[in-house]
Amino acid sequence: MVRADMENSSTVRIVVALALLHPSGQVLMQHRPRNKAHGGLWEFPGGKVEPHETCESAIVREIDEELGVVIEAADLFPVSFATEALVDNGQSILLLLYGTRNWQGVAQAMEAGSEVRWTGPDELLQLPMPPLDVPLARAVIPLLEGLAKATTAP
Ligand SMILES: Nc1nc2c([nH]c(=O)n2[C@@H]2O[C@H](COP(=O)(O)OP(=O)(O)OP(=O)(O)O)[C@@H](O)[C@H]2O)c(=O)[nH]1
Repeated sequence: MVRADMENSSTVRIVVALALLHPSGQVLMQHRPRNKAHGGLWEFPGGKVEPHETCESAIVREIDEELGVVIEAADLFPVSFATEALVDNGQSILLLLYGTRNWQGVAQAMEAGSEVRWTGPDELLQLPMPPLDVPLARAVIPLLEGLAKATTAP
């Protein structure tokens, strides 16, 4: 039986992540440092929304910190979301994936032990990634295919 106090103790941790979409039809993926949760896996750059932040201001901050590039909140659009229950502590993660086609600067891995790579639609699902990211990656593939088609169209 689920007790009311247990139900009330559950919390949802919001994580925001970004599909940075290159006009050639590639998305930037980030390799997580091995000493962190999901270390060694590929994921969309981003992180936790801190208290008093909006989701949009959190993703703008995280992308500056992690990739050294500037994005505008007004350019962001929703791509998909995924949820995961963390059974050990009663918490769950709500991962919101945004997309943008616009940024300023050259994206690079700013964190020690991290790396980034531009990835096309054929390679994306080959990368080892956290379980939450698999449905999100599937939602990104048609966007990449659409961009690649637009680039090669006469
Ligand atoms: N950024 C990001 N986190 C993800 C993805 N998929 C996924 O399961 N997560 C998980 O969501 C959580 C986000 O935490 P984080 O460590 O990136 O956040 P942060 O940068 O704000 O935290 P920090 O201060 O510990 O570095 C991690 O447990 C991470 O493994 C994803 O695509 N992007």
